[in-house]
Amino acid sequence: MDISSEPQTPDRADTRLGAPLLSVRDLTTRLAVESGVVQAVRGVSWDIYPGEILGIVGESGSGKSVSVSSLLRLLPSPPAIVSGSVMYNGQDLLTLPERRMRRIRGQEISMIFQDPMTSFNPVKTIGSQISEAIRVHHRSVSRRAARARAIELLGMVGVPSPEGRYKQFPHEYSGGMRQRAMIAMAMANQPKLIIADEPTTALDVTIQAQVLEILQLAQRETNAAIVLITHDLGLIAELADRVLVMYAGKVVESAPVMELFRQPRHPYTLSLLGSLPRLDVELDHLVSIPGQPPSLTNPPPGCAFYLRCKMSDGRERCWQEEPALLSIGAGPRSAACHFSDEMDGLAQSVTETTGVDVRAGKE
Ligand SMILES: Nc1ncnc2c1ncn2[C@@H]1O[C@H](COP(=O)(O)OP(=O)(O)OP(=O)(O)O)[C@@H](O)[C@H]1O
Repeated sequence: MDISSEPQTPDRADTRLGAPLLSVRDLTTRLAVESGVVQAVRGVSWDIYPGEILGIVGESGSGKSVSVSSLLRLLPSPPAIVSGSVMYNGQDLLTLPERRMRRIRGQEISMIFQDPMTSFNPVKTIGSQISEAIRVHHRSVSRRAARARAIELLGMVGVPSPEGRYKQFPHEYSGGMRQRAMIAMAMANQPKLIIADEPTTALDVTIQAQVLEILQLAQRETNAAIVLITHDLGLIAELADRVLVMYAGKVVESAPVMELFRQPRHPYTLSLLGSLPRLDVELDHLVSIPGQPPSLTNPPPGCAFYLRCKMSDGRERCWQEEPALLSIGAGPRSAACHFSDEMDGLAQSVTETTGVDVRAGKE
């Protein structure tokens, strides 16, 4: 069986939230490399609703960045081969002519990357790049009005003396200030969706908190939905409404944030929660999950987490049969584990061994 082509069940629609803003179905991305074909994203399905913050979490290499780059068609083809559908406003972004796609990127869907140094053009001033981003999508806006709006946006995200800073180049900004300017640019056209890929990873801890506040402000100002990609479960707990956990190119669990922290339903999520640093103990590193994710050039036939899973322990079904992402209970929750109903006791033991109360989610 070609496991990569097996469709996964999307989340059950949360009817309180109305129609989804964006619907990703069976998104699959293969990347041709010298050693073979990397199945970076293996049939992922999810929805995001207007104004919602959806966290996507998972270890390095789990397919978080490739999936959002695929849906925005930012990957060169070849080597990337993308299939599935990404419905937005009644149209499939994967088949839209490039000209129309360019209009959507930056105007309706904007991105914030980990390192804004690579997103800003180093030879143009920050201000002129924000003004340009406005004028590209709104030709009727005069240069003067775009400049005034750019200065207003820089002020809004907490760049001091925005008029003077408008004229500065990216290298004249500190990392935190550049990230603020990136958020200002992402807000410029009142997008419906902002995709933030590890927006604070490159920053030191105190600056991270400030940038997060700015991201929340951007969300309030624009009422945009946000896809927040991160390794950091603490960040997810603070900001997200709902979470997708990715492992080896697939979604293995999806849940409202409180429920995920209170009662994880996939052993991988539980391990991630167990590797949260304890707040009361000084740790100079994150405790990592023992073992490695499987090779994505040749993924295993059964559960991709099998070899690292404390629950699988010789169970044949785990290495023979790949678990589908299935709905759990009545709410908008799903998990891809044959034994997810055995998770209750394990969550308790993580609390006991790590001191991290995985049941104490955001209220
Ligand atoms: N340009 C590329 N060529 C070949 N393989 C790639 C390329 N980009 C990503 N990959 C592979 O695709 C898989 C998914 O990578 P991706 O960057 O999406 O992971 P991620 O979860 O975003 O990780 P990180 O948190 O480190 O950014 C990984 O196995 C990665 O090695």
